[in-house]
Amino acid sequence: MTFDLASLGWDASLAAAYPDRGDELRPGRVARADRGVCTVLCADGPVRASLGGGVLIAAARDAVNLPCAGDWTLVRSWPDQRLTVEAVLPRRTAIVRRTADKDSTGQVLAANADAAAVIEPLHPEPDVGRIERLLALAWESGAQPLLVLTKCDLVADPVAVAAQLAEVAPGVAVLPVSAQRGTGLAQLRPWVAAGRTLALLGPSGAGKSTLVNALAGATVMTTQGVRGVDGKGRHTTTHRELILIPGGGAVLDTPGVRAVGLLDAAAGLDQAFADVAELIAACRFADCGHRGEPGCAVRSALESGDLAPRRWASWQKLQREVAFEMRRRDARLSAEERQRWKRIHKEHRRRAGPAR
Ligand SMILES: Nc1nc2c(ncn2[C@@H]2O[C@H](COP(=O)(O)OP(=O)(O)OP(=O)(O)O)[C@@H](O)[C@H]2O)c(=O)[nH]1
Ligand SMILES: [Zn+2]
Repeated sequence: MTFDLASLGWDASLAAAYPDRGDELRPGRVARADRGVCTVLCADGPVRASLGGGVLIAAARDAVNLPCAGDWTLVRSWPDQRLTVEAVLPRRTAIVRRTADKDSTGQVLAANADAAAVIEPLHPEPDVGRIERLLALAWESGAQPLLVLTKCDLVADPVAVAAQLAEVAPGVAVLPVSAQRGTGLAQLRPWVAAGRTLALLGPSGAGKSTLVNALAGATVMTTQGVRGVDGKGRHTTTHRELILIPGGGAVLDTPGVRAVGLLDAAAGLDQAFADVAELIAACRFADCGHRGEPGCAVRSALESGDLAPRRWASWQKLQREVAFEMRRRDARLSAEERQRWKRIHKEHRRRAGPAR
């Protein structure tokens, strides 16, 4: 099996920056990253490669440097047949969530997606707070955010629900789909055209695998329903994967994440809440606390009903979360810096000669 790297998104600027040096160091895109081993799609087929020294050093410094699904990498072939990922090329976009660790570190869920679709089922009741949070993450990634409402065959008036939800997704295309009936899929097609990559971001059970299968026109992902049948119970997708769309580009499926923590997503948050950000900018005082100051645009929008109290509360919550994470990260960075200086001073004293 060979791969047309161009349909996977390898373009002229990447080719110019990283010319193919034959077998010695070849480009490839990560389809799946496991602990220390990646499946990389190279022009002449998929390979399993372990991590090279440089990549390991970068990853020890910060886990976000670990290769992840969607990354473009350079793979080296060694004389003894070993294959290693020697470099992770700079990401054009990255969906980064906060890990469960105490210190504010990030985990890349998907790299180099052109569009990031937030996947939310219309049934059961869509979770507006989750949509807002995931949209902030999608905006922050640098990819074009989309809101895909799945299972629209299960509600009476999907168009009306979509119109309601569009209010919490300013500037974002809202696409109701039913993978089961095949409706709405045409609107997603341009995002998986050759050379393009669509990332899916949503909770487990939202219908991501079913959607991927519908887009691919084949069963390329195991869905919950199918797994239920073979008696293994309600297992879910735990790995991320880059799935090729025949005749088109690719889909990046992220694991069904129950809770996605935001990291330093201040810019993404402002874009996801462009309506709120605009009001805040219109307050008379630049440092308005929106607690009854004269000329507060937020207060008057809340009073007139232009801004829903739920949305304002949601923005405040996410804002606090991001501010907290940024403070924590800054504290960690300055602690690291202090440690570094301690080491330098110690080394300096040691070199300055014996103290006796
Ligand atoms: N009625 C209806 N059911 C759907 C549709 N899409 C998915 N489902 C069902 O929803 C359930 C979950 O779908 P999956 O595709 O496995 O969900 P997922 O998001 O991939 O879940 P994880 O693998 O856990 O990440 C399955 O039972 C599907 O049959 C749809 O368009 N309509
Ligand atoms: Zn104000």
